[in-house]
Amino acid sequence: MEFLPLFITGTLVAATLYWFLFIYGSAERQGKLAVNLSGGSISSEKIQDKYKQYWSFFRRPEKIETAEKVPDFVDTFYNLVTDIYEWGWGQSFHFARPIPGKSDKEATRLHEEMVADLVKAKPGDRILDVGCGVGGPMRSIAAHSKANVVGITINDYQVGRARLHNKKAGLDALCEVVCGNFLEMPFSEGTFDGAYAIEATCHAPKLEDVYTEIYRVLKPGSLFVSLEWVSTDKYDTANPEHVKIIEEIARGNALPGVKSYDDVAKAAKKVGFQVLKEEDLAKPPALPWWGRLKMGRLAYWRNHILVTVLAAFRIAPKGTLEVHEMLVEAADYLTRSGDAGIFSPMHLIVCRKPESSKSC
Ligand SMILES: C=C(CC[C@@H](C)[C@H]1CC[C@H]2C3=CC[C@H]4[C@H](C)[C@@H](O)CC[C@]4(C)[C@H]3CC[C@]12C)C(C)C
Ligand SMILES: C[S@@+](CC[C@H](N)C(=O)[O-])C[C@H]1O[C@@H](n2cnc3c(N)ncnc32)[C@H](O)[C@@H]1O
Repeated sequence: MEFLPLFITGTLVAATLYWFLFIYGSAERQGKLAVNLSGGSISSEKIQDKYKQYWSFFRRPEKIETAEKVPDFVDTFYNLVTDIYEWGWGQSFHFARPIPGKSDKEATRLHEEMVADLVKAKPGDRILDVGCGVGGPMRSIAAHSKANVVGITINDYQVGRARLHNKKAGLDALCEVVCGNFLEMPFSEGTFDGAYAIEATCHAPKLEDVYTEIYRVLKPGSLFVSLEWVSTDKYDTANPEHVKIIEEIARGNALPGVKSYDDVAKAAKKVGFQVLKEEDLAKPPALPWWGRLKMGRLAYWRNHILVTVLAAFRIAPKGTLEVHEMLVEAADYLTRSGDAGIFSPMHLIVCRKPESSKSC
């Protein structure tokens, strides 16, 4: 009795679960599946502890006596979030200005191609990607310009993911990935024809330090393009709500403090760059970069339920749920910063290393 309705309901539930777990992949519909979420290079049983260490360290990142520990904690952060980012966002770990009539994926690719054009990457060039993540931008830029791109990331789990994606995309002849600290790069002086950083140098305790390294490895006359995370001129340090939003952005994204928009050119000039262009790409008439986060709210709750179920069955390692919760919060503070106009993740700077490095 009542067998048919029961059978249909059961089949529907099973099919939905199967779709959720095995078919619903990343935003780019490839790569990560929910059942494969891991803690990067951290073993499953240590994820929860590592997350707690990360969280207490970044409570007051700017107060720490020494900035030396920052790269290690940034590395831990990316072990914790890389799979979730790939699964829920795609292979490019940055924002892009929405373009009417284009998908998020297309807008992201065009944003990356804009960087390739600004750095004037051309076939045969050797271009540096500072903080390359799992290589989404590197692949777009290599495919668009036919330049050789060398990416550096502090996180060895990302190195493995990036190499795998490069091979799958048939771009491994043009794209190389190195594990290392961008504050002490394992490259010789004057060996790159150009360099770019997409939403990555915000992890450096001092912008001058990473810019100094980039300046060192560039050939004289070559260009450096960066998209920086900054607080804008609307940020009011006397407004507690503003301060809270900016502090929480730092905490949920492994930043040793958020730089101000006017720190960027100052730091570039200080290390010897000529600043050719500076513009906040988030300013109107650009459509809100945080729109994708807002639209995704429903998806985050669906993802959260899925992660809860996977963690309960120990398919996702213990601690994954806390990390996901942190990201839900991070998305909320980023959205609030966008609505308030106090923060931009795409403050563009285009610099040149002078032909002769004589200082004036
Ligand atoms: C440049 C950086 C990263 C920027 C963005 C790529 C990420 C910032 C916040 C991230 C996310 C927030 C919510 C997650 C959601 C809860 C989950 O279900 C799926 C993944 C998210 C959408 C995730 C994706 C990446 C971000 C948008 C920083 C670190 C300097
Ligand atoms: C938000 S991700 C952006 C990745 C990539 N640019 C993209 O847009 O997809 C920031 C990247 O910077 C890297 N990073 C942060 N601090 C670093 C450091 N000290 N040395 C090298 N890489 C670093 C992280 O490992 C990560 O790959």
